[in-house]
Amino acid sequence: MLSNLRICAVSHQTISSVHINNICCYKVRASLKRLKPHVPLGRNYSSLPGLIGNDIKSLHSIINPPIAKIRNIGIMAHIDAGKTTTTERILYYSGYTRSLGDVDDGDTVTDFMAQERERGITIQSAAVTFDWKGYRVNLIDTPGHVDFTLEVERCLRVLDGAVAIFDASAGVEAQTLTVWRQADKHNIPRICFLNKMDKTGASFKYAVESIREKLKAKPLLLQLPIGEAKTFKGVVDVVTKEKLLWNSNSNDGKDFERKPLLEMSDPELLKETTEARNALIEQVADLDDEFADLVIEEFSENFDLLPAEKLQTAIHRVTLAQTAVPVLCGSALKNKGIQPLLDAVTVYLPSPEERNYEFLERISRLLLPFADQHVEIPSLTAGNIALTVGLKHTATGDTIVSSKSSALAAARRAEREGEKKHRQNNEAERVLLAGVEIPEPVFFCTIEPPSVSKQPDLEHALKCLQREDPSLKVRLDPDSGQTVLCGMGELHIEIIHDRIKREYGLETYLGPLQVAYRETILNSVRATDTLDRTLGDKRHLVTVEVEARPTETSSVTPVIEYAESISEGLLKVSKEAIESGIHSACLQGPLLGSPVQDVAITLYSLTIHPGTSTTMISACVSRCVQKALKKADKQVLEPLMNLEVTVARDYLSPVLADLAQRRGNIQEIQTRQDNKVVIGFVPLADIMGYSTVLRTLTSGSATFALELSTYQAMNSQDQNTLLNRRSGLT
Ligand SMILES: Nc1nc2c(ncn2[C@@H]2O[C@H](COP(=O)(O)OP(=O)(O)OP(=O)(O)O)[C@@H](O)[C@H]2O)c(=O)[nH]1
Repeated sequence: MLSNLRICAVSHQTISSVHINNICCYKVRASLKRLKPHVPLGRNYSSLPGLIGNDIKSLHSIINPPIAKIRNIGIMAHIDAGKTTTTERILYYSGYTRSLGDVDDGDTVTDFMAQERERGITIQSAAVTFDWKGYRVNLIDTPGHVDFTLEVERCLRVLDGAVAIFDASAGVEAQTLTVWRQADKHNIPRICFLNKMDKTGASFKYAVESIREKLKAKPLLLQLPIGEAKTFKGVVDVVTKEKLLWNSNSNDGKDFERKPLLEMSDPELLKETTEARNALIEQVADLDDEFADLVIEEFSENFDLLPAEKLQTAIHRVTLAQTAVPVLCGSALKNKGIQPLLDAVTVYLPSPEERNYEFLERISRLLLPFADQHVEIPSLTAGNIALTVGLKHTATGDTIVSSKSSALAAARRAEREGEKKHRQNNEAERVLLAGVEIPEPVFFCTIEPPSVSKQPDLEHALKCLQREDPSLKVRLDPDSGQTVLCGMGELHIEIIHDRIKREYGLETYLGPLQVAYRETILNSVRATDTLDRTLGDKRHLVTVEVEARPTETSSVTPVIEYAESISEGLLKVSKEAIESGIHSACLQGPLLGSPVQDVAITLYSLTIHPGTSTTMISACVSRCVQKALKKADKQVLEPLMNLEVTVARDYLSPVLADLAQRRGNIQEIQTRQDNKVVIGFVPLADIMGYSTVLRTLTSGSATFALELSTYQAMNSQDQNTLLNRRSGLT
């Protein structure tokens, strides 16, 4: 810690800043040993990075750099592409860690949850803040596993740019497509980093082609690799025509050599680079009129004379407009190509002011994130990312504004702008952040506390976890009274279970994992019901007639209609109760107690005895709808998953044979380098526990990605087997 003496030596105002940074130093140092403090702990105060002598203002600039020098970026990719390894290198080269963390050793900064370190995967997005060449970079490392898609989406909303990381031997993989689409939805400018260039089978050309073909993006090749796979040793900067070589004897890749390409020493590479640069200039000129004018007017005779900065500025504009994506390459594991990637983040990705968000928060307590460490800060300027605590009614997906009036002003502006339908770059879209799409849970299981007295603790833990992760759903089984967890996948539920134990100190018991089926009806049916009950001296009497019919909405929210004979006056007093009754009936279908999908309910008649409570109206409507659903021909719907398995050629046959037994429907088998990629559909019920099976079948060499495609009707044989199993007949 900084000594008292030193704190006394600065002015009162500075004490608070210094004090804040001191706490930061202390906390960071105490628990994240490899992290260098924001303000070093050494005796020489004038040597603090970012501080010039004892300049008080510079402390402020450490916390609040100018907005043009801020980059809020995310890292996104398919599972195992190397996000965490790349982040570790970034933190090391930017000077914020003292040694290189390794996912395989379980000591990375951003994978700080115990489960992440144990499993070597990223689950929660970790935020880290560091400086690079005078820029403040707030970086979020997002999970690649499909169970945690929501986590990725909620980060994307606050980002101004993203680095998409690819495994250069695999190119675009299933989850990359998902996150790419999410980034499209939130209009996030991107740069691509082709990682693992050192890996056997790495191919720059193949990966670039897959970006072009699968992501339908226009790659701008800003670098060319020098060597590939085992021979990979550096990159050529196409913009500046320089070669960047990493010393093979260096342990950490910190030092590398940057030299202009010369005709004498590298004639071939120079020729190749000049061609790539000319192609790049033409490509950018096609996408950016301002740059096209410059090239035509001043440099059409000789592209070599075009200064690198002019080209960089144009690439920045094109990246911001998202008409193309810069592509770089390297190997995070072998410490090559990370420093130029950081340069590219500062040069090509936008600052927050270029992204035009208009809200800023005003919250009493602000914290700067540093993975699992938080540093309290007094204030923050526009465009930074920070944490706040104690928000009781805010959940993931909400947009917070500083006052009611600014919310109203934004809504009015959104409305006005909404009217100008054909205007491009709709202001409304920029003002209001898009909401997050919460995926439907496909698995559920019961969860029980160790004793009844711990039930309130379990409820509290689940409430907190749900606010953090809306893709986790919790409900009460009305028949058994048990708490039911609904999640995105086996791993998701397992992690929640683990977190309840570690973070809330509760040892809970999970029931068997079950697939979340749905039900539907196949024909229209009518039903009537009467509820007649006297409570105390009050008679509650309701008679209802409803029709249930199938629709094609693909939704579990029923369509509700009213026959003309139902009077408006009656609806005015009872509509809410009627609809709540219909909704609750459709949540529990007659076959399996699963939600009923694709159904419309029409209320044909309703008579209510005066004095009947709304609860009784609701109960009668619900019972009547259930009666109708029961009478109809019914069908179970099961989740059908998109499956992509990447497997070495030698193991293709056993994988296909196994999938055939799992009711798998193979659509396509692609060749990706030495691997085969099997693409198809498979019912979720048949793919449970697949990771273990696949590992055994392929000696651990295959990977797979699963994503919900749709709910499909089960054939009658499978349906009967399922129903018999559920009713304990088999
Ligand atoms: N050969 C090679 N392997 C790499 C490289 N970068 C990462 N890896 C390895 O790839 C595996 C996955 O790396 P991670 O950094 O955990 O990947 P991730 O994308 O963060 O994974 P998730 O967090 O699970 O999505 C680890 O075994 C790394 O050692 C690289 O540049 N070359």
